[in-house]
Amino acid sequence: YTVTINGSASHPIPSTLYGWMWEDINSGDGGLYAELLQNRAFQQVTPQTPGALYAWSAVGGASLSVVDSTVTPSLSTALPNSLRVQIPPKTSGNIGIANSGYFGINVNASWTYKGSFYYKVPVGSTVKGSLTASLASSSGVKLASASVTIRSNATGWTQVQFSFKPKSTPSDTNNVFSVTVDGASTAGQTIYFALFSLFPPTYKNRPNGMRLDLARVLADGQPGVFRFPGGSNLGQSIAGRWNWRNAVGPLTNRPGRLGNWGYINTDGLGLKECLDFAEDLGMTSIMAIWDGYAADGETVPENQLAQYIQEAADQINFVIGDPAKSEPAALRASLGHPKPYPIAAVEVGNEDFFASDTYAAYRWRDFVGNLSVQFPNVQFMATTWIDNPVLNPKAMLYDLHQYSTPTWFAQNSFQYDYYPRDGRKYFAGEYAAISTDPNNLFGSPSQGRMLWPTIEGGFFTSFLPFRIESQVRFIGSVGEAAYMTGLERNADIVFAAAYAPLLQNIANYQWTPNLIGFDAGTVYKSTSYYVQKMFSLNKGDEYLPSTIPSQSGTVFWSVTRRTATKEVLIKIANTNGTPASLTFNLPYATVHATGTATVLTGAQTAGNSPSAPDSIVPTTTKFNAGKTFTYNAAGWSVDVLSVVAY
Ligand SMILES: [NH3+][C@H]1C[C@H](O)[C@@H](O)[C@@H]1CO
Repeated sequence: YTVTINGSASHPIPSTLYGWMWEDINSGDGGLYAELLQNRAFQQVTPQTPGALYAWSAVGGASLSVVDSTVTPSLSTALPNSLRVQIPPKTSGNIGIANSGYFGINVNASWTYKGSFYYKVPVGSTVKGSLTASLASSSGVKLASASVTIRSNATGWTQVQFSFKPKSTPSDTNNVFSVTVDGASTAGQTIYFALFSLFPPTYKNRPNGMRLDLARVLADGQPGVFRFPGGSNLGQSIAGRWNWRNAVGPLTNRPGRLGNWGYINTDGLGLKECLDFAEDLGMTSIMAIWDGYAADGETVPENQLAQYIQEAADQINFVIGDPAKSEPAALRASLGHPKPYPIAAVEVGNEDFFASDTYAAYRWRDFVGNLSVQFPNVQFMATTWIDNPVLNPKAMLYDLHQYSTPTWFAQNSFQYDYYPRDGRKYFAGEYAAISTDPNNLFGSPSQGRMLWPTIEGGFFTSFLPFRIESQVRFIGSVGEAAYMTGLERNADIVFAAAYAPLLQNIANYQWTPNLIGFDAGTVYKSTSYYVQKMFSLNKGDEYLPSTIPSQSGTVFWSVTRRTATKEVLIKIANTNGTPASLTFNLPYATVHATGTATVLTGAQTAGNSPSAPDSIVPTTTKFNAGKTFTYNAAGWSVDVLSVVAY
């Protein structure tokens, strides 16, 4: 291959080109959100049922029941449920409750944990002794504890706050948190509890913040854009929609809701937590508003839409409004952020091509028609197919989702080359090589669905109870890289892009493949994560036209420039097993003799998985550069070359 590079840039590379999309799809509660206790406030459960106690168990024979305000006054309107603990008569030893966390609790002796819970006792209680919060290993080794004296006159909700540092770091995450009392001094008594919480240190020490290791992996990708809070998780039903008012302020104001992915969202990772995280990572936000259509098919009729348009206006005002003029903006200021947050676009719904008739007939029109008057500087993004239907007001931004086969990505890196240059811009808001069966992309693993991204192929059978050797597959980390060279070539109209979904709790997940896996104690970076990181760290700030790759070929490249460092950045995706020799002609008088290559490559069925998390990681090597140089790209490889030239 001979690639001649043009020295004058055709278009800028927007800082927002690469970034993360996040929705709670096995990824917020128990994942990026650092709260360690699952079902911490018994949100959205049915009182007096065993299911209401998920993640909790009795210690020492206590009898437990989740109760609501019909039994005892609630902690708050948003949190109507509490936990009734009845201590058996004539008992002794530790009695109380234990929480198993989100499939484990990561206990680290170098961390100080901060916890809290509420308790109260019935009038006339004669409880004595201490309330002890502790962490213990599954074998019962006590790792940390903190005690307070229980007060028999605490007949109203009383918050206990504590912190502790574990004495040691256990070898695994099978640990439990418990709150116990001394059986002898509380025998036959009843104690109520509500809203437990236990946090490890968080990213940038933000209260109610993000899990350190996951946040750092996301920060390492130097993302420029952050899409939240969905994705499908915007709402399974009208009543269960994502509602910003229920996701800001004190946890006692957050009722939680049944998310789209089959579990209850605490909404502890809420609107301000997302905006603060975006700010911490230098990301501009693409924020979704719920647009009157729920995944269960419920659609708000036009004559009832006003309250939801107002809700969206308030949500936008929370983000960018003037505290002196808007109550939601004043609320933002009161929560510690008087300045507006940066926002790239407000996305109207998610994948609304499922209900594009009402989207076009009135939902897009009424939401954007009203909101664009209130917020003339906000760009609204459509989530239907381009011009199908035609939208009024005209949509200038579209969020396009691409789930397909690895070969599709390699063969469609020219997708945006053919889009009209008419002022409209595109967000490749979700994309991933997801299956090898183009006719059944969302099927099961036995039908071709990928469990884990890999360089080229192979399910991560470590997830499966059986080996499926025959399922050697061509997956797309390299295909995705080929596609991304097209995003850079077309960054004059593609202003942002994100792989999806972002995070996967490997102990309990609803979708595969995902970019980054995790369990209670470890983060697993896929080969697709490394591709995202290699491209994002080397996106440069302007695109240099060069010899166009063959659209039907197997080797793809893009050339950008980082003007501040005078680096030419060449990205190569070799989407088959045959090594490729590329000769580059640079248009600069001075070109350093040596360049740096970051290479991700692996054998046909290699990849990363929890059992082999670092099988394939990027390696950095030097290569001989110069005005003209030849570089050999290994088979199945993504190569990012950097050379200073001017
Ligand atoms: N169904 C996919 C498309 C939707 O927008 C996301 O919630 C899902 C996974 O990323």
